[in-house]
Amino acid sequence: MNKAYLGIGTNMGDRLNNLKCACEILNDNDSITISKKSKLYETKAWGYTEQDDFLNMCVEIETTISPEELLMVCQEVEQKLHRERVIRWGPRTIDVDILFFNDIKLKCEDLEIPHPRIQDRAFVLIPLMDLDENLSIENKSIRLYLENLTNKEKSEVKEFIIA
Ligand SMILES: Nc1ncnc2c1ncn2[C@@H]1O[C@H](COP(=O)(O)OP(=O)(O)OP(=O)(O)O)[C@@H](O)[C@H]1O
Ligand SMILES: Nc1nc2c(c(=O)[nH]1)N=C(CO)CN2
Repeated sequence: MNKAYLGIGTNMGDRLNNLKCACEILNDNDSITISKKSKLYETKAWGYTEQDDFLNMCVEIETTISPEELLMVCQEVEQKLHRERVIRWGPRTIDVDILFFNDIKLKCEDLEIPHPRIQDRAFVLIPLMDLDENLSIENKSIRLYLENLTNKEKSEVKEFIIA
């Protein structure tokens, strides 16, 4: 059994429902079980900042499929929720990224694991810490990467409490 971590983000439409649907589609796949969910976070847009706030979360999954097959499942979730690619890092109904897959390191045209921008993104590091503080990249823990971000970057990620 493989263990992987996924980052999920949305800033268009009914964001809460988008996260719920994405988790349901993943769990409905016979080869995937969500074993842990992070808290939800409302986050300022990173990269391309002229867009609405995101809701972000991370999930831990157990899966029998390969990283390449998992990428296809992530893209299926995006298609089912009508994700359109318009602007790089722009608005989207859903984005599902593979953050970690076991301890593997992989870099090919379509897939890089660990995801290459985890270190720079408080909206990924903070929910990942909910799942496993001991995750690391190149022998450096995600806690240390998070400590290296500025207070402003960290303050742009706030727990989202469902009313
Ligand atoms: N670990 C990964 N998880 C998901 N997609 C990946 C990964 N590594 C490479 N990719 C590739 O990245 C391509 C672009 O993905 P996407 O449009 O979701 O990027 P993005 O979410 O806008 O930006 P970012 O990659 O910085 O999160 C995908 O088609 C996929 O082939
Ligand atoms: N806050 C936040 N900003 C982003 C996000 C995201 O999920 N959350 N996703 C992006 C593309 O991967 C670009 N910017």
